[in-house]
Amino acid sequence: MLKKVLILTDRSDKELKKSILASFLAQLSLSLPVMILMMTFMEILQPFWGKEVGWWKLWVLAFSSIAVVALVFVVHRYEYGKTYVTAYEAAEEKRTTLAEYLRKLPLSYFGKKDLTEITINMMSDCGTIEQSFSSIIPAFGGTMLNLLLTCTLLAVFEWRMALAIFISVPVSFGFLLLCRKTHDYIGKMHLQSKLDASEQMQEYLEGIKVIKAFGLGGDKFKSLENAYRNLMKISTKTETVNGALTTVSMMMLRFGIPLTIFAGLNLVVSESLALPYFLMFLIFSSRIYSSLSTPLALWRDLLYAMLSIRRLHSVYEEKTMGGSDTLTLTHYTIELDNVSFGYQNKLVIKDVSFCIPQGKVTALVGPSGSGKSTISKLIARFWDINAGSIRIGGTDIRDIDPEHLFTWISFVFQDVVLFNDTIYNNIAIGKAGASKEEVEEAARRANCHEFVSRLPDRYDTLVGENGNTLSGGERQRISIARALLKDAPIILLDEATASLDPENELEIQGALSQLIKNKTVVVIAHRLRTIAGADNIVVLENGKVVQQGAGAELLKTGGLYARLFGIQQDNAEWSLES
Ligand SMILES: Nc1ncnc2c1ncn2[C@@H]1O[C@H](COP(=O)(O)OP(=O)(O)OP(=O)(O)O)[C@@H](O)[C@H]1O
Repeated sequence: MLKKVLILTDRSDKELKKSILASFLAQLSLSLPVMILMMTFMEILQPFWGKEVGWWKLWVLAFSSIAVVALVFVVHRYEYGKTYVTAYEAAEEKRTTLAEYLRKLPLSYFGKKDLTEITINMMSDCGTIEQSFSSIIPAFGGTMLNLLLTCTLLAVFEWRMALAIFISVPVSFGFLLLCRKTHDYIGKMHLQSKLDASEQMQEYLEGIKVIKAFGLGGDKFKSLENAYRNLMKISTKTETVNGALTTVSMMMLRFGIPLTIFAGLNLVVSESLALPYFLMFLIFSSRIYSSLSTPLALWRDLLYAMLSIRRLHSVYEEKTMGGSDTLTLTHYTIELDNVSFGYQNKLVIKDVSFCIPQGKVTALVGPSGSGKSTISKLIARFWDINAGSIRIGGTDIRDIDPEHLFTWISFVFQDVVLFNDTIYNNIAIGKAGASKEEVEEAARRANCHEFVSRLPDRYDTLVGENGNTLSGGERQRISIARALLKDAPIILLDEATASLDPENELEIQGALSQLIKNKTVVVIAHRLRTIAGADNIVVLENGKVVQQGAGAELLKTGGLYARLFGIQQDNAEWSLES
């Protein structure tokens, strides 16, 4: 049951049950001093039954109390270790399995959710799991088990008194169960407002350059302030509502006290219960009610934690991209057959068919927004297409696991992604287990070695977050070095030289020529002279192929390619005038 509700693995389920047991034992151990106290009390009251006080018994009880203190310490130490270790292990397990799952999701998922939400899922929701596994669930479960035991023992002794004490328990919990929808509603609102505030903060920090440049400090700060004010209001509301519901349920619970007194007095008067036992029941009932306050207060934390857990697991409703990770290919010709694809509901690639022969350079050209980058990403299976098929070496790429597919593809984008690591490690990503010589050789061929040698820590220089300590051209050259090192049979170049100055571009083009030798290449470049020598040029307009052929041929036949070429020739004459 726990496993299903909390969506646990077999291991976490087992560990959580052990934590609950540890908490149960810890609480049970706390009953021992009360029992010793009760026994002492009964012994002192012996003259009431006309018997003598057994002093030797009192001595035994006094020594037992020392042993009980030691036992309480040992059991609590065990409980502490068990619950916290389980909590941190469960959170670590959730975080890593989630990160792995996210890696296998299609990119469309990241289009629907923003990074802040995913980060919150990973950190905050997993943090809630930590907290619920360490403090909420074991304490709740342990207390409930303890109460069940106490109730059974009391019922065996005097069922009418046990009934009087415990009858208010299902009433107060029943009330909380009835209010579950209110708890969930307000809890969801609270989680959403926390998410909104975090998103506002993220946007504020990410856009700080634009905010400064355009003097948006006032407006943007106001939205941030509003998000935090809203969070404050909803937090207050959440506490007020939850506090009120818990208080009402506690009042219902405490209604058991007068009921116990009333039932007890009746039994004493009718001589069904001796007065000392009645007093003993009264002491027990006050202890039971104070320990029941804990699960009542924990109930709302438990419901809140369940909301977080459910939000975390909503990620798993998204299907990962399947495919074999053992397939081999005999050639690398890429065929697009009647391919259609849309982001959400907007169709951007419409019934496109063309072939990218192995060992040849195929260029994709067309106006901005015509779908060039989308096609290159579809070949790398960043998304699955809506209709048609894309085949590499005759195999539909939907039959190939995306990570396996990527072993045959090197992608060089205009927007380079570098990790906050050393230059060496950023290049070495290209090939697992690459030697130092191989990394440096790739850097030399990509024209990186010279600028890296000038850095104080050379290849050990940290590049900062997304390489922000490097220029655009330097970042691009590192990404080309990575691709050179990977030496994949298929190369996708999306505006790979766009951020380079003319001098660098010339050198990089030399390196790219080496990179693409005998490879199946798809190249996207706005500067048409860059792709003039391509074996085949596919011209796209509004998501459709409108022309294809060699550059010279397309210039002769006229049409969109010749028009774009003409515009670029005219633009070459353009200069900034005041
Ligand atoms: N992640 C996305 N979500 C929604 N729409 C997108 C996304 N990426 C691109 N688009 C839309 O798809 C269409 C094709 O975009 P794509 O980037 O493939 O064009 P492109 O020809 O490469 O453009 P450019 O030359 O400007 O880079 C555009 O209308 C664009 O707005």
